[in-house]
Amino acid sequence: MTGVARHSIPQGPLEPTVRPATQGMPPRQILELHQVSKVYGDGTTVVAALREIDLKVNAGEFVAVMGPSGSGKSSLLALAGGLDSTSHGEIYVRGTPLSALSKAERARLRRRAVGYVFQDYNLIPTLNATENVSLPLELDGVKPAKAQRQAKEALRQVGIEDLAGRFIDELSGGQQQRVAIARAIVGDKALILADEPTGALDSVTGEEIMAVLRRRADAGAGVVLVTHEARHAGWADRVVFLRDGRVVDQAIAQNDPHSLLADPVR
Ligand SMILES: Nc1ncnc2c1ncn2[C@@H]1O[C@H](COP(=O)(O)OP(=O)(O)OP(=O)(O)O)[C@@H](O)[C@H]1O
Repeated sequence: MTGVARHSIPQGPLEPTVRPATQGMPPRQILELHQVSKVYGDGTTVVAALREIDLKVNAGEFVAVMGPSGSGKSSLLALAGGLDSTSHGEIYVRGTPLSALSKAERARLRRRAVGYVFQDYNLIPTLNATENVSLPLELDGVKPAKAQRQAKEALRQVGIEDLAGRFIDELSGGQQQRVAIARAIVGDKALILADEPTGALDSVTGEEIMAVLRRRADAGAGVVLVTHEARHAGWADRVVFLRDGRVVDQAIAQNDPHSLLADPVR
């Protein structure tokens, strides 16, 4: 049996489910980008990474962002998560304009409301898997015992609860990626931002992670997934296509991973 199979995720149904929490209620907006532009550098080195982006994500909505390399996908996610500042335009998280927050207030909002899966995981090597997942909760005042319980539940959801006590350098790349995903989903975050969260995973585990994100959206979170994989975008409600920093197309996904035959902008 392979390591992947050993740590495979306890399954609920893999099929997307109906969203009971938000049905029949007016949509609650979790994220809004209003005319957002991002320019890096200056003078001759200037790069316009995002140009006048408008995007809204409601509670319970799963949005996939696709586009060629360099089209601005990671920049969009970093701005949405308050990790970087816009050059123009405004970003609202649960109605709060990020530009109105101090650095400390932004950090607090991120800890409380936003789960972020970084491309390079961003885990702390001196902590074990559980501690990496529970740390943001503890920093936010959750009692250690409760934070660790929640962390273990998040690790269970991504299929690696048996690795809870391992340090990061004792884990494979795929296992580290699952710890990073557990940290993003722990504590019922209102907004989950995931930047290519399955790159180190085999295709079966990748689909299982999509099912975890789908369930978070079905439970009421707003989910934004950056992906190159059309089959992963098939788990989303909506697919936004970027090219050269602009939204060039949007499509309603069929909630069928096989319905998007190819990435049309690649
Ligand atoms: N910190 C930075 N400084 C300067 N330029 C940057 C920086 N971050 C991104 N860029 C540039 O901004 C543009 C958009 O980059 P971004 O990483 O957002 O694209 P992407 O669609 O996520 O690409 P990929 O799929 O390769 O990850 C690219 O031209 C990139 O080189």
